[in-house]
Amino acid sequence: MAGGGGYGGASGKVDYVFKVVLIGDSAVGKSQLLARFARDEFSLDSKATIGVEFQTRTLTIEEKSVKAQIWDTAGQERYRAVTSAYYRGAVGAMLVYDITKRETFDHIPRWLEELRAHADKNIVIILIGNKSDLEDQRAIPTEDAKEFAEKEGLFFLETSALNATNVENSFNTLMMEIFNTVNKKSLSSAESNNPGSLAGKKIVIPGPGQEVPAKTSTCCSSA
Ligand SMILES: Nc1nc2c(ncn2[C@@H]2O[C@H](COP(=O)(O)OP(=O)(O)OP(=O)(O)O)[C@@H](O)[C@H]2O)c(=O)[nH]1
Repeated sequence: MAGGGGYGGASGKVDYVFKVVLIGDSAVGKSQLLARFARDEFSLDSKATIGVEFQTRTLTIEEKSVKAQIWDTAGQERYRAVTSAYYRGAVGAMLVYDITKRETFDHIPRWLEELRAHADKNIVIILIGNKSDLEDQRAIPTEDAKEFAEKEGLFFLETSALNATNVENSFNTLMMEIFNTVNKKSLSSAESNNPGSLAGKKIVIPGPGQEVPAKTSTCCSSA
């Protein structure tokens, strides 16, 4: 199962390093999702990202030490880093919109197009509807996003970086699926110093109260 390695990062041997990119419009909550996952922190007066940042957290999956290296860039075009460099080597992507802002969902096909143009064709993608704590301001019905995700073959979850709902679950879903994909050897760009086959290993299913991703999969676990 995927388990936390502590927010400070585990020391010692790392079996895999998986680069994951966060994309989506400005202010959808990409940086705060990362802060919640990497440090269990949240800030309401988060500044727009300028350039690129990354943070890491080490998880244990099937007794392997797996480092998630999560990259975050600006949603605003003028602050963005060079696109091809950002996507280079990425094995997972979180495509984020804000459930209270219709245009952030309407722009998802554009982000997906950019992702598919620049990233590895086997990159694992999860669609994230963030700010689920703002239910009274919801503009995008869950069903609409779920339908879109199914059509495009993406995993899907709604999260709240503010109250931490589904944040662990989404990163774990992504990491677990990358792990499975890498072990099927269909994802070439992940770093690994021990790519031995783990076929047949047990995959842990989501715990009670956690949504199941739209895409059918053998995936996921919670920390
Ligand atoms: N209510 C609520 N607010 C959130 C949530 N996640 C982020 N925010 C707030 O939304 C604003 C934007 O969050 P960021 O994480 O900076 O957004 P971003 O997508 O990284 O923005 P860029 O860096 O411009 O691309 C901040 O005021 C956050 O505090 C959430 O889950 N719920």
